[in-house]
Amino acid sequence: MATTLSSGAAAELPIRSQSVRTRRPPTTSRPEPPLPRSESTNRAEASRPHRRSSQRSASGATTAATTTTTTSTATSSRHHPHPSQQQQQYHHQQQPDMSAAAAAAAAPHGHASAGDDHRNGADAGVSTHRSATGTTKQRYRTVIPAPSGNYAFIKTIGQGSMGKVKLAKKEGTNELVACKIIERVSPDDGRQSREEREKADAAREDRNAREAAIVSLLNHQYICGLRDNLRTRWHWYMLFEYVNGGQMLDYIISHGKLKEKQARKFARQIASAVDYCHRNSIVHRDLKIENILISKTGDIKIIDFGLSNLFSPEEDRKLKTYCGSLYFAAPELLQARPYTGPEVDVWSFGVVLFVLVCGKVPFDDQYMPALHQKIKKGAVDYPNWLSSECKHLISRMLVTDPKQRATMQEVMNHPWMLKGYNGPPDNYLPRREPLTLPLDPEVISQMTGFKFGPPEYITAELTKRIKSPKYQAAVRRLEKERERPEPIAKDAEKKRGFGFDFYKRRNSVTSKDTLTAASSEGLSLGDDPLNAFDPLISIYYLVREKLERERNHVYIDLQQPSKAQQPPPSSSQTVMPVPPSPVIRPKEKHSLADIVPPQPVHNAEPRSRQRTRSHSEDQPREPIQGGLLSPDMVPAKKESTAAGILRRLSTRDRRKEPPATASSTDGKPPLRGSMSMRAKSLGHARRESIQMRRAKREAEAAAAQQAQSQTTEPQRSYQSHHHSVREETDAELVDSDIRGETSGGSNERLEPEDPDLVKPVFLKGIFSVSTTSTKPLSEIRADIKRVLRVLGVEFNEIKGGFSCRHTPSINHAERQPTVMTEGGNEIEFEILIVKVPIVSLHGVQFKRLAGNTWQYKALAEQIVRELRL
Ligand SMILES: Nc1ncnc2c1ncn2[C@@H]1O[C@H](COP(=O)(O)OP(=O)(O)OP(=O)(O)O)[C@@H](O)[C@H]1O
Repeated sequence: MATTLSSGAAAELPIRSQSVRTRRPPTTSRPEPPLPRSESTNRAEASRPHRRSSQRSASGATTAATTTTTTSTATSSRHHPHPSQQQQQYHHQQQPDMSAAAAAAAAPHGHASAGDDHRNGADAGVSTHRSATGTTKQRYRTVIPAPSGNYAFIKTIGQGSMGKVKLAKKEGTNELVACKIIERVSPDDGRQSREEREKADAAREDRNAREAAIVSLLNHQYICGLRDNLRTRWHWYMLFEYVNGGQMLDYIISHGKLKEKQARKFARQIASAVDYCHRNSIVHRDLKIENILISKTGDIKIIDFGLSNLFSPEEDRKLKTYCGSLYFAAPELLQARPYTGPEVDVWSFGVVLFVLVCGKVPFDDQYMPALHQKIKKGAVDYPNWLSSECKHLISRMLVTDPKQRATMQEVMNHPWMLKGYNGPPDNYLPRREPLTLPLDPEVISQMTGFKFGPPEYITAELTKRIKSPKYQAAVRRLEKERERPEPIAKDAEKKRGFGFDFYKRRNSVTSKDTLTAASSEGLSLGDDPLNAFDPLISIYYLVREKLERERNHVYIDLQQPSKAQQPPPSSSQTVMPVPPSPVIRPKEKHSLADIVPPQPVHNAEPRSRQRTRSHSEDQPREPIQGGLLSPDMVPAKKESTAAGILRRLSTRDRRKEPPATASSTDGKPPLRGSMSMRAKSLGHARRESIQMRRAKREAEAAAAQQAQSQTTEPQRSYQSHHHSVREETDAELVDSDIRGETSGGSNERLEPEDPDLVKPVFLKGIFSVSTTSTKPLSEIRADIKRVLRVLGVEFNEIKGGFSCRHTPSINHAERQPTVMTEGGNEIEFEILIVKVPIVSLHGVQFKRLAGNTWQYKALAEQIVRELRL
């Protein structure tokens, strides 16, 4: 829920740990009327508004001529006049946060209960159906007729405060999407007057439209992309690329805290995505560990732009909506101070980074006011095993005074971020030129969803900005910089915020002037005609780039191994980023990335492969403190490659195994126990040999990568694709080798495996295997059931695991309502048993579906501890 300050009163964030935003009040089942094609929108269609004017849908219904974007509420209201839409008019004000502020003012305080969400989720799927006898029946909607095709729901994969997220499959293909279902209209539950409801709905509609507009424009490999978008009378259906590697949170539960090297890889990707947003005048405002998913290639994807907004560098256009998740919220938000935008993301990013490297949040307290105080104070206890550079970076991000807080430039150029890389992360911003007149009317017509106003108004406003002395002066500065000889130009780029001389800054850290300049020097807000100069200008660029992509049928391969995982060839590349090398392919083939499971890809960085692992920063010097995670969960020395994972699993096995005097070697027929030991030894020998082969391949890969660094960008992308294919072939080979040799030798192998009881996991999926075991599947299942019963967790057996539900008990006598107890107590999650084919182990994987993140984390960790696999 978004909240605003009421006339100067000190606003406190509502007590809850979920994102603070409007949440639907309870609903009753509502039949969904037949879907009007006129409200269907998609990116492809949106790019061809003129041709669409008289198209006919398959059913023969005329497609509305003027519904061109995901968010043209004015148009769609003609078909389904919603009370809130009747009030909607174009807002000509320049304050970009106006709609959000209105939302805040109107937002109902309080979350619906988990039970409400279930009802809503069901309602979200309701449709009417005319039977053969002509009577109208109500039934759950199972198919979403999106403009790009019909998508059938498979199952619920997530639940946030805004509604359910369901996995859906495009009919006739294997393309999977994550469908976010958001209600548009609050039911009358008697708690609000009609006016209040309508006001809240209008505000929520603005936010949903803005989310859809923003995610449809962003094009970045570490941001979850919108595939399609459909608005019906009652719901928004946002179809996102399905990110199937799990949540970062589950990854942390699986691995405990991450080693700094692994955390750095993720942090660089987060920085890349966040900087890209900021340079496009977009602030996320809800960065938190739950909003970071991991793709099958092991890269991050940022989700949930539901609280994002445009920001402006102008002092008088600061944002005033105080939203986000409490644990991750910047102190100025708790104090209800107006803010520009990027600085609140830097704080949240600092909290995320702390969670990555420490496995817990930096500010925590069961008692809400105490938690507020801790955040406002910003005092962080850093574990002594954290490297001093990492500590320094986090401490620069968690500075309570936003003016003193590090900018994204400082973050990206911090020595901790650069370690092992040749430069700061690339933000993948396409190369841009300053805007000139005349403006493209097609671009203007697509600048919807932000309540900028009608096209004529947008044109007039943009023209005014482009002609303004400030913009023209910024353009002249840019031209001069570009004309200068390279070293001077680079220096100027630095001043413009592309580069950041961390050491210079650190050296001058005693200088008051430099310190107070920190926040503004990063983005050079308002000085750079190409970056975050003005929201209107940024959106013009984004829409123009989107139209170009659609026209040329060029897409970034969202699944391709990321270039930013590898150290950039030179820092100069980052000084003026070039567009990512696109994979050119016909539009309809875009979905193939989803059909074909992504190939295992090496994440290793060429430099670290070539050198000996000499520095010890990634190894904790002592066991985890604080007891949140069991020491077992701290991975042993970990490499980022599959080989590293294999080695780790193997090491763990060795530790568990008895000395090599086992009966497996004495020639006697093994008893049950010794048989299993023999199987383990065999598995060991096999794994050792796999490791050697892997190590050899790694060496080859390192050599190949060295050669690759001299190739051109398209070549590199081609080769990396090839490299992935080779990796999978190898993996398959190894797998069949194991099968051949161990068949009959392991009781684990002899056990018939019901495919419904276990889910195979691709190599990259090992990432989220929390615990692996050589125990037979039946034993693991029995163990899980035992532990769940002991802990009082309700469960159902489902395909591949267990669906679980738990309501943690709270001692109300002891304390006040806490973060943990807000917004409903119930936790829903799945425990999946996965099969790790190559090493022939089983792994247990957790997946949160609903409920409080930290309660879930604590419970999952307790289950893992009790399982002792
Ligand atoms: N593209 C995706 N692929 C896979 N899972 C997804 C995807 N998008 C969302 N999810 C799942 O659904 C959950 C809720 O999604 P999302 O955060 O967008 O909803 P929300 O209502 O905005 O949540 P919140 O209340 O936390 O802000 C996520 O935590 C994640 O588990």
